[in-house]
Amino acid sequence: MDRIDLLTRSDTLARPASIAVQDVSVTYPNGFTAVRDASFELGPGTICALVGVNGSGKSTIFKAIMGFVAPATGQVRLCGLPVDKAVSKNIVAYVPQSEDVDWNFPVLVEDVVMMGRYGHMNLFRIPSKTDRRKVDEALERVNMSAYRKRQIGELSGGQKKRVFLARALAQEGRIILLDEPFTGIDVTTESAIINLLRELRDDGHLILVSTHNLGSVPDFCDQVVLLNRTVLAAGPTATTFTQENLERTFGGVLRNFELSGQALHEDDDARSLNVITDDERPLVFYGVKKTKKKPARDKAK
Ligand SMILES: Nc1ncnc2c1ncn2[C@@H]1O[C@H](COP(=O)(O)OP(=O)(O)OP(=O)(O)O)[C@@H](O)[C@H]1O
Repeated sequence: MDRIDLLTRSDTLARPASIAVQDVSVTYPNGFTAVRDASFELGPGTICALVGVNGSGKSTIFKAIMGFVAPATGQVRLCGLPVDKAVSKNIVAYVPQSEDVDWNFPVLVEDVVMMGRYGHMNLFRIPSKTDRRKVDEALERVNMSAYRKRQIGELSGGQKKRVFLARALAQEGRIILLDEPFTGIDVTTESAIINLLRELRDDGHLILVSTHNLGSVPDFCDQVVLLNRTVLAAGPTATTFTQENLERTFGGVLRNFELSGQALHEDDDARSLNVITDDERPLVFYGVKKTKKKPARDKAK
C-alpha cells in the first residue's frame, strides 16, 4: 500500500503544471450565478493575468480552482487531476486578497509561512527539519527573514503580501494563484514580486494573477484571460490583450485614447502614448509607440 502511495506521489510530481477550466458555471447558495460556462487552459512555465471589472468573477474562478466552491456544471482539472486530489497533493498554492485575511489574528510571520507546510506534515503537525528549512528559504526569498518574529498584523500591506507569497513558496505548489497581489503596495515591492514570479515561471510553475493593474500586464504576463461573468477571450497576451478585447471586457467604463505631438510634448518628438482609463480607477498606461521621425535632411533627399 505504501509503495502504491509513493508511486502515485512521484507520478504526480512528474506531471507538468496545468489548469483546465472546462465549461464551469458557479452558482452561490443565494441562487446567483457568478460565472457561466467559463473555459480556458494553461500550461507550465506561464504567468497568466485574470482581468475583469469588479464583480466579473475573478475570485469566484479562484475559489473554483481551489475547491472552495463546487461548480454547478463543468469541471476544473489541475495537472490533469480533479481539484480535491490536486489540493490534497499540495499542487496548488493560494495567495488571498488582503481583505480576505483577518489581520487581528495573533500569529507570527514564521507561523504564517509554516502553514504552507501543513499539507506536508502528519496529523500532529510537528515541523520536521525540512519544514523549517523550507520556511527559512521562503522567507529569505521574499526578503522577510528579519521580520519572522513579528506579528503579521504589525506589518505593512506590501510586507504582508510578501509573507503570504512566502507561505505559497513553502508549500511548493507548482500552480500558484495570486488574488490582487499588487493592490496597496509600492512600486519597489511590485517589481520585487514580479521578478520573483518570473523566476518561478522559469522554474516551470504556472502562475495565475488577478489584477486591476492593466499597465503591468503586457510587461510580465505571457497569457491573459479576460472575464466578465464568462471568459470573453483567453490566449497569448500579444494577441489577446487588444484594445477591442479590453473594450469588450470593461464595457462602457473603459476609455482609450492616444496622446501624441503637442498634446504630449513641446518639441516635435514623434512618440505617442496609448492611454486606457476607466471611471473608477486612475489612469493606466498601456503602451508607448516609438515611431522615430526621420531627420529633416533625409526627407530632402
Ligand atoms: N458568497 C457569495 N454569495 C453570493 N454572491 C456572491 C458571493 N461571492 C461573490 N458573489 C457575487 O458574485 C459576483 C462575482 O464576485 P467575485 O468576488 O468573484 O468578483 P471579482 O471579479 O473577484 O470582484 P473584485 O474585483 O471586486 O474582487 C459578484 O456579483 C458578487 O457579488
